[in-house]
Amino acid sequence: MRAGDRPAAARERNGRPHGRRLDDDGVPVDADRGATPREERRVAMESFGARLHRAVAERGPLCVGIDPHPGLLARWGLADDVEGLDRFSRTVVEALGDRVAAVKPQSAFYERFGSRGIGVLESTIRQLRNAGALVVLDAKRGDIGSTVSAYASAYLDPSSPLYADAVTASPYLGVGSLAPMFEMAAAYGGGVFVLALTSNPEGAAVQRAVGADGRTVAQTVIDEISQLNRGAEPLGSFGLVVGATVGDTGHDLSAVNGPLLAPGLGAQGATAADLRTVFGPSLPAVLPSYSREVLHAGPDTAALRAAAERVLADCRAALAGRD
Ligand SMILES: O=c1ccn([C@@H]2O[C@H](COP(=O)(O)O)[C@@H](O)[C@H]2O)c(=O)[nH]1
Repeated sequence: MRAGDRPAAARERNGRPHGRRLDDDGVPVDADRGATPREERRVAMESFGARLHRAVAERGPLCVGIDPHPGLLARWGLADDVEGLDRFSRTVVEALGDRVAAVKPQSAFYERFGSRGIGVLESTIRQLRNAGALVVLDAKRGDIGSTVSAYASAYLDPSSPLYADAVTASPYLGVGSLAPMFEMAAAYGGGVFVLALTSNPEGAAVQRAVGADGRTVAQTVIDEISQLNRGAEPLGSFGLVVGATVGDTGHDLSAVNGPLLAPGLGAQGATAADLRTVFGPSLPAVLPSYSREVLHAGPDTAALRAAAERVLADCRAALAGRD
C-alpha cells in the first residue's frame, strides 16, 4: 500500500507511526527498538525524499546541526563531559526538534566521549525523531563495500539503536562502494547524502581533479547520484553535499533530482545570499544547514528558536520563488 493511500487517522508524523506506547525518551517502544517485523516496517515507510519534501513544505528549508564543540559547551556553562553533552543535546531538541525540518547531529562530537557519548547520540536521535524532526546523522562514512554494509546496518536499519533518517557518506572509495547504504536506504525509507563539493578549502584539490573522461571527481559523484534518483517523485532520497562557500560550482547539478545539503553557512563565512550564486537553477532542492551560527545563541531555548527563525527567514528570502 502506498503512503498516500492510507486513511488520515493512520498517517504518520514525517512518515513515522505515532499514537503508540512510548518509552522514557517518548519513543514508540515497538518502532525504533527493533520489535516490529522487518516487512511491516518496510511497507510502513515512505521514502526519505518524500518525507523531506513534506517537512520542508511544513517547517521551512532549514537544517540545524548539533555540533557540541568544547568551546560551545563552555559558552553554555556546561562541563566538557558526557553530562554536558547530554544537556546540550537535550536543549537543542527541546528548542528546535518540533519546528525545524531537519537536524544534523555531528557524530564526531559524540564519539569523542566513547561508548557513553554514543549512548547520548542514540538518545538524541530518538528524541529528535519523536519530536518530528528528520535526523541527518553527519558521520561521513565510506569504505569497501563489505564494510559499508555494516555502516548501512548501523545507521539505516530501523532495528539499530543509531537508526537515523539519513546519513552522510564519503565517496572516495568509489560511489559504487556505497551501494549497501543506497540499498538499505531504499528498503527502509532512508536517505544518503554523498559528499560532492565540500565547504572546506582543502576539498577542491580532490573534488575538482579531472579524470580520464574529462569529468571532475565531483561531477562523477553528481552523475552517479543523479542516476539513482531518476524518476523519483517528488524528490529522490539520495542527496549531495555542496558547500555554500564554494561559489559558482561550475558543475552541472540539473539532473540530481535529490536534496542538496548546503553546510558552510554562518561560522564558515557563507551567507544565505550566496546560495543563489552556488546553486542557481538548482535552488529548489537546497537544504541550507547551520550549526554554530544557531548554537551560539544558546543555551536559552527562546534565543535558540529566535536564531533559527532568523536564519530560516534569510534562507526563505534567498530561495524565494524557487518553486
Ligand atoms: O562540506 C561539508 C560537509 C559537512 N560539514 C559539517 O557541517 C557542520 C558545519 O558546522 P558550522 O558550525 O555551521 O560551520 C559541521 O558538522 C561539519 O562537519 C561541513 O561543514 N562542510
